[in-house]
Amino acid sequence: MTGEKSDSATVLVTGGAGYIGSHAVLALRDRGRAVVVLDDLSTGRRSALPEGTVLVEGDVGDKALLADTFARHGIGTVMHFAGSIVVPDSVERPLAYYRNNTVKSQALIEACVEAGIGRFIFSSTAAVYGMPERLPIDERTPTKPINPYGSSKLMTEWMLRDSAAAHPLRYVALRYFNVAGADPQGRSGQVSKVATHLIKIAAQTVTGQRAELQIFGDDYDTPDGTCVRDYIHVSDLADAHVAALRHLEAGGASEVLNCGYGRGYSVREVLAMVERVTGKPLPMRIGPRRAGDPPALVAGVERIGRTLDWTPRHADLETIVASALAWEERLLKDHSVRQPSSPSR
Ligand SMILES: NC(=O)c1ccc[n+]([C@@H]2O[C@H](COP(=O)([O-])OP(=O)(O)OC[C@H]3O[C@@H](n4cnc5c(N)ncnc54)[C@H](O)[C@@H]3O)[C@@H](O)[C@H]2O)c1
Ligand SMILES: O=c1ccn([C@@H]2O[C@H](COP(=O)(O)OP(=O)(O)O[C@H]3O[C@H](CO)[C@@H](O)[C@H](O)[C@H]3O)[C@@H](O)[C@H]2O)c(=O)[nH]1
Repeated sequence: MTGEKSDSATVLVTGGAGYIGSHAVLALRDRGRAVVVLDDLSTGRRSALPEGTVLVEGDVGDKALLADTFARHGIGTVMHFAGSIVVPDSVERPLAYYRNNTVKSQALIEACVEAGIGRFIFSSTAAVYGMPERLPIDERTPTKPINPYGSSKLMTEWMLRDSAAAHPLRYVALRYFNVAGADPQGRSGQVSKVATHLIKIAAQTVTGQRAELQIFGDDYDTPDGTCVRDYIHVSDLADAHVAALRHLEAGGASEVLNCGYGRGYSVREVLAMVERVTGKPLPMRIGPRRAGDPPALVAGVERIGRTLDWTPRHADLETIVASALAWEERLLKDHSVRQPSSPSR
């Protein structure tokens, strides 16, 4: 491809100081790949990065900074994780989400096109599907997001699709289902100021940071009445990014791929697993439904299976839950992993 950087070039990981991005940094570095992280540390932490990782502290929408970073570090591929991720927050502050997720992604894609960077891997989400009627959800399912977060991500997918048609740019958009768990070696995990994800909240309850957990509705049309989700271990997801990188480096075509295991667990099943792993009852009660929750989301995984050389290594709920609990305990004991991201925040 005209102007495309060579295969061994450095990978720029935007949002690399965050939960999923930091696991991608680990996966890349474990394979000897050169990595540079661009992060504004708004929700990320410097301490999430392995020692020696180059961190450019700044905004992913800053085109001058991007051009300088691309040139200075010989960037050949961008993995774009930076963004705002809280669905209810996106309903209250839609324009902030369109700015941080869509407008800034536009600047990043444009900077890539201008610099001749021909490979782009994007963190998309199952939220682009909205409330699908049929399971499993394959990539041909109509995209009908029901909140600004999902719309902000879908628009970035469209920008990538149209840019790839017009410019020497190839991309993989990975639509993540429910990401959970932590690095098996305990090097990173989820740190949230305000946790919203089920397994994170369960881990906080187990460690006594919350008195109890609420199940948001048990009257759904699902086998046990609680919502069903496809939970994917964050380290497997990170490996999927490495596989997507290899796919693009080998000359592979642009793709939109679901990332999940194709297997759903109900909220009750997840909580039963937490109790099994800890050997203790988990204080919980049934609460009302949470607005906007689809009853069931399970990924169709045929396409990722045939497109990428990706074999999940942690595809069972017990491993996911146990790693999340181990990380939560480490967070409580070891102040250094919680250190504030920068003195000004
Ligand atoms: N966590 C999930 O379940 C989930 C599901 C689907 C998709 N995703 C997507 O995965 C990506 C990573 O999510 P996460 O869970 O790791 O969230 P996170 O908040 O831990 O990570 C986001 C990172 O991006 C950085 N960031 C945010 N805005 C920035 C900006 N303008 N400039 C530079 N850096 C910026 C933050 O400081 C943080 O380090 C997001 O794009 C999210 O939409 C996450
Ligand atoms: O305290 C809690 C928290 C969650 N839940 C339920 O647990 C399930 C999973 O919820 P959560 O962990 O918040 O994830 P989702 O709402 O399914 O959303 C995640 O997964 C989606 C893809 O499936 C992504 O699009 C989103 O970005 C990501 O946050 C849902 O049924 C929730 O109602 C509870 O019952 N109690």
